[in-house]
Order: sequence, then C-alpha cells, then structure tokens
Amino acid sequence: MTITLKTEGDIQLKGTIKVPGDKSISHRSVMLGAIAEGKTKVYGLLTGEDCLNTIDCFRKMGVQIKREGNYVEIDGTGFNGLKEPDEILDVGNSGTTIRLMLGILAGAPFHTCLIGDDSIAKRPMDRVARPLRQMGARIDGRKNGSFTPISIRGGGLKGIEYSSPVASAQVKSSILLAGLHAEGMTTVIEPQSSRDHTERMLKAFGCEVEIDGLKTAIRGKQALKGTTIKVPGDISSAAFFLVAGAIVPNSELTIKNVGINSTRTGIIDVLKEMGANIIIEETESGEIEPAADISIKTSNLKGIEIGGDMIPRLIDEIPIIALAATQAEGVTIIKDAEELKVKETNRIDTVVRELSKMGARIEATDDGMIIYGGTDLRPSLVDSHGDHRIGMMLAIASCLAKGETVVENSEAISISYPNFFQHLEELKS
Ligand SMILES: O=C(O)C1=C[C@@H](OP(=O)(O)O)[C@@H](O)[C@H](O)C1
Ligand SMILES: C=C(OP(=O)(O)O)C(=O)O
Repeated sequence: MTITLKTEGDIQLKGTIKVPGDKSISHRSVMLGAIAEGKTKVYGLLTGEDCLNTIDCFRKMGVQIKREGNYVEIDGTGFNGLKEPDEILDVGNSGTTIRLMLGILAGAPFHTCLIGDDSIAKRPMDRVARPLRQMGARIDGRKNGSFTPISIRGGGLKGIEYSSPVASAQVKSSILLAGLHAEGMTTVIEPQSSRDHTERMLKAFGCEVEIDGLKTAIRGKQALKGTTIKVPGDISSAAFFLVAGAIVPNSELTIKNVGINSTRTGIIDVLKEMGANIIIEETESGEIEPAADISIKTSNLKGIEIGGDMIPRLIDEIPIIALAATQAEGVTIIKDAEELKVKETNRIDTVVRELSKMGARIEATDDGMIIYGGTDLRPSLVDSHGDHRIGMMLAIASCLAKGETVVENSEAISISYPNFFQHLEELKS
C-alpha cells in the first residue's frame, strides 16, 4: 500500500490522543496467560499484527483466547496443557513472538516448526538458539538454526547461568521462560539493562524472580496463576507524536495513559536533554507497570550525543529521534546502537537512506548515525521497506515538508499502531 500525505501551508498538531496498548506487554500477557493455570483478563491489549500473530500461534497450540467486551480473556492451559501444533507456526514480522516463544517451546516436549516473513528470515535466532540448546532444547533450522524456518523439540531442560553478549529483553525473556520449566536455577547476566516487562509480569502471575543489578534469576518448576493485566499505552508509539509535537510549529498535544517503565523512558530523557517542553503527570503508579499522561509543545531542540546504557532504553525510538535531530540546532551523534542493524530492517541504513531523500543531512556510522540539524525537509517518494517504525517516522516527517510525500509500503504501520493515520489526521488543524 502507498499513502500520499499532503502538507498544504503550515500545519500544527493540537489535541489529545490515547495510543494503543504496549506491544511488549501485550505479547507477554498472551504468552504468560496461555501457560498459566486459570483465566487471564487483559485490558488494553494491542491488536496490531504482531500481537495477533502471537494469539494465532497459541491458538494453534490449543489455547482458547477470546474477546469479551473491553478485554481479552485467555483460558490458560497450564504449561503442560500446550499441545503440539498441527500446523507450522507463523510469527509474521514479530521478533518478540518468535524469540519468546522459542523459550516457552524449549520446555515443551513436542515438535514445533516456526516461520515468519522475509524480514524475520534475516534476523538472528542463534542469540536464543545457543543458550536454549545449552539448557537441553533440540533446535534446528536454516544455517544450523540461526535463521527461520526453525524447528524445536523441547523438554528435559536444566538451568544454566548465561552471560548474554547483547542487552536484549528478547534474549533475557526467552531464557527466563525456558528457565521456568528447567531443573534448578536459571540466571541471565546482561551487559546493560534491557526492558524488564517479563520479570514484572512473571511476578504478577505469582512467580518469584530474583533481580540483582544486571543479573536476573528464576527457579524452575514454578506454576503461573491467571491474573488481570491492564496494558498501558505504548511509549514506543507515543514517541512519534511526542517528537511531532516538539518539531511541528505551533503544536501542543497530550498523550494519555502512556507506560513509563524506566527501562523504556529513554525517549523522554533524550527529549528533555534536547530542550523539549514536556510535562509528565503520573496517573498509575502501577502494581505491574506505571503510566502517565504526557504533554508536549513545540520546542527549540538542540543536538546531543546518545549512547551507552541509554541505547536499550530507546532502541525502537531511534528512527524518530533521528527525525527530531534534523530539526535541532547543532549535531546529534547516536552511537553504540549496532543492534539497529538486526531489527525489521537495518534501521541505520533505512533511516539514513529515506531521510536523505527528504533533504536531511545524515550519515551512517558503524554503530549509529550523525545528524546535522536545522534542515528544511522537502516532500519526496519514500519507502518504509516494510518497517513500521520507518513508515511512521516518514509520515511525521511529511508534516514538515510542504507538498506531497508518498510513503510506499505504509501498511507495515499496522504491525504496532493500526490507527496511526487516524490519530495523525485528528491532531492536524
Ligand atoms: O522484548 C521485547 O518486547 C522487545 C525488545 C527489543 O528487542 P531486543 O530484545 O532484540 O533488544 C525491542 O527492540 C523490541 O521491539 C521488543
Ligand atoms: C524491533 C521491534 O519488534 P520485534 O523485535 O518484536 O519485531 C519493533 O517493534 O521495533
């Protein structure tokens, strides 16, 4: 699908929106609800393509999941109730689905075959296959199990202590979920902190998780009990409108009920450091996850350097931060972000290529990018390359480019934010 975005005269973004539910928390609600005993109610579940694929995979393993009014109910089978699927499980575009599910399947004594789309086929699975094999899972696939299609036969796991070479919540979560069904303790040590939704939610489902700095440990053979989850709005989706509010002239907008777990709020810290006029009003201290209403106004941004421990706290927001940087005064340097190369696209390359088409002065580096600020963007024919976050960043960029910007492959946006264009139109005035 191709979308044409017209910017005639000066536009401004004004009003209040509520972004869809957090994608990371939604995936985990379905997965933990499925392997728990009893029913789990999930309010605010994201119904983007990625989460629909997670639901579909668990249905194929015999789990009943249905919409009931304003919540989704998962009839947990208990871990031993999962059934060998008759069909291949298709995760679509979702890295979180495949990597976390491999952790669960590592403990399941049956055979499963997993595939995904062309983007998933390029993303590394050895980062989870390696530790899961050490625990006892049998995994095979293309290039010795490094890429999809991938198959797994689980069961008979033993706990391990694993030092992960990357700060990745998908790796950490996959190992912890396998650890839940292993003999003894399973410990993951990370080089930097990654998002901690799995740990928080395991606790909400009645499990004990030990956290000591960068070390997270779980004792095996703990049963999960169904519970009620309220999914806050996704800060990674809110990020597009936070940046839009800061860079589109005469704008002022509020986003209600956004998750503000500190492992995810790098975007807020960066916008503040760049000089954004942003106000956070906490609304939910959150037994599981905190949330806030966030307001932002057009601001004079300045370039900054972003790297180190900050990167895992804003990894998915880098495409939209790059756009913010094109409008800042001075230079922005993003470093230590090699992980961008193994996302839905190589996000260093796609951000640089597509923003350059619009006139941005931006250079790729080995581990990030350098962006020179103060640029007038021009309309262009650009492409999401099937990457939802690139598509949304380009749509926001079009608000600053007078004329017609055409975004190819814009359907990818429904992966994480199905009503994105509706919100964009509502805020334009
Ligand atoms: O665990 C998760 O829900 C996610 C973790 C991150 O990936 P990595 O674990 O690969 O860093 C992030 O980029 C992804 O969008 C969602
Ligand atoms: C990287 C992302 O997701 P996933 O790894 O689940 O495909 C993302 O949503 O930006």
